[in-house]
Amino acid sequence: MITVRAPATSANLGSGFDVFGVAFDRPADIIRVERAERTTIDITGVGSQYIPTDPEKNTVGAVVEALDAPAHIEIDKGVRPASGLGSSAASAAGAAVALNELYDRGLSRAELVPIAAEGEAVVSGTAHADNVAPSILGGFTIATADGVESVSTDISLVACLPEIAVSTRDARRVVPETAQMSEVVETVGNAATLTVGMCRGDPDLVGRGMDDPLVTPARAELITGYDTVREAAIDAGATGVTVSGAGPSVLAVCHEGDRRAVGGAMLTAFDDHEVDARVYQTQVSDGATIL
Ligand SMILES: Nc1ncnc2c1ncn2[C@@H]1O[C@H](COP(=O)(O)OP(=O)(O)OP(=O)(O)O)[C@@H](O)[C@H]1O
Ligand SMILES: N[C@@H](CCO)C(=O)O
Repeated sequence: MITVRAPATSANLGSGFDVFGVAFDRPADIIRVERAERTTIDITGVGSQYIPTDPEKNTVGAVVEALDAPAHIEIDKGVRPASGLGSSAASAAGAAVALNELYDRGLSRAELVPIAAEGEAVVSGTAHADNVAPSILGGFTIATADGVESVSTDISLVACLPEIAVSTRDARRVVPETAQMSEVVETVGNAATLTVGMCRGDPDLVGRGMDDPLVTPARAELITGYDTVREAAIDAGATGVTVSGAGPSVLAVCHEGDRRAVGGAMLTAFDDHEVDARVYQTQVSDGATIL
């Protein structure tokens, strides 16, 4: 049996829609795999009642197919589904790393990224790799059609997860199909600024580079209280705030010493809108680990 811990992630970071991602140190999914004649899936943990065990419908099933690695797979969910914290991706990433080891396939971590991304196509219709890349490789990742880059960095994060469900499939329907050139220019500038900030470990630059006029405004409307939560986080010291992945989680970047205040302010702001929420004070961290 092989056991892997695959962390939650946040994709997009505002200006890097479908490209940027970061790994968290927690929460995480634990994936256990054992060789079997045919694939079966058991799921426990947070939100497990909402996740299909049919391999055709679970993200890990597509990974089994791609690696030709039938197995009995136990998924202990630490990352709530439909959270914007890469829940579906954590399972797919963990399964890719675990099955590669179990069947001795010899693929590199970077080679496992497009394989795990096949799992994302099962749930959202698109094989976007911006959550599976950081969950497998760790750090800040840039996933494009040509490959994936990963940078280790020391950036503090606060993710606030409200008791609202937003599915990636639904949130992709509100993404505009066209953009003004001025918005594209602004987004490219911000994405470049954010990348430099990650490479320098500079939370001010990362925060400045998170603004995005293209996708985030439409997504924010799916999250009750988003504008108030964003403002409260900035007032408490966040250097940048955006929708985490497809939402509903809200991601803030800040200096390490401000995490507690930022998290508290976000919780209070959601509470003002009568929305229960929980907060993860975290930082950009390592990817999947074989236990
Ligand atoms: N192994 C799995 N873990 C979690 N969700 C899964 C899994 N397999 C299938 N699903 C389905 O995927 C959906 C959740 O994925 P979705 O992409 O909407 O949320 P998320 O992964 O938390 O968000 P995001 O990608 O925005 O960070 C649910 O409908 C769930 O039933
Ligand atoms: N890039 C994806 C991440 C969520 O899975 C999106 O925003 O739709």
